[in-house]
Amino acid sequence: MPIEAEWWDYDDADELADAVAGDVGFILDSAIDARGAALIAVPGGTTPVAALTRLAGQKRDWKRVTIIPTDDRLVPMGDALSNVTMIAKLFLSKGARVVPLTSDKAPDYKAAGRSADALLADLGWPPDLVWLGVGADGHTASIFPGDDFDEALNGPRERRALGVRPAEMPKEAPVDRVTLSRAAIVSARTLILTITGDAKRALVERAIEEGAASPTPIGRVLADCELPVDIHWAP
Ligand SMILES: O=C1O[C@H](COP(=O)(O)O)[C@@H](O)[C@H](O)[C@H]1O
Repeated sequence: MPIEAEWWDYDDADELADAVAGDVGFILDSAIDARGAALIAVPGGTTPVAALTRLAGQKRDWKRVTIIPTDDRLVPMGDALSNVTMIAKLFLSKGARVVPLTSDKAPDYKAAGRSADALLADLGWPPDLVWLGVGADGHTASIFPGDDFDEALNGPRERRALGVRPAEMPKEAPVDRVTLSRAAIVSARTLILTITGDAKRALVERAIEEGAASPTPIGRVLADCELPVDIHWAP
């Protein structure tokens, strides 16, 4: 089945951030209207920070909103690499519930993944939105080539999270990870991607062409997606 993707191109990162914050705000408000609560998964790293900051500035009953990271780096809370720390700084003061995928009690990355999976079992699934980023190496959430790649892509459909050790550690955050599984990602009611720069655009366009045969995590995830995906891009 071909991947159904719609590209939204912006002049710059500010314009992208405004548009994405508007779209995500609409998804939150629609979910609250329909079900009284909203659950969204948002990416970490640097690309989403401007849009998340604008989103946090919007007025709504944030107590009805639960936010999880799509993935996290196994570092202590408060560390500059911690995705949940960035999200918590923006949304906890608004009243949203921010659920971390990491736990400093887990003895290793596999155990961290199991404990995240158990935690997510208590949330009202599916998420109203999974918002993904893409790394320069083609990883998405924290799905990376390596010993855990097959489990992340093809593990039991009810497994929502797992621990990952990238075969090649990304230089910007060379640590073990916890990530949503492909099954958890594609179960979302809405899926969006935000990327910047020509190199990531070319990478995602190639991954879409390759489809299920793509060697990249982003290609493999999109290939399993039954919903159309909105891809927001700025230079
Ligand atoms: O390590 C990660 O990287 C990706 C991409 O981040 P970016 O800084 O290049 O935008 C991100 O989507 C993921 O959540 C994060 O843990």
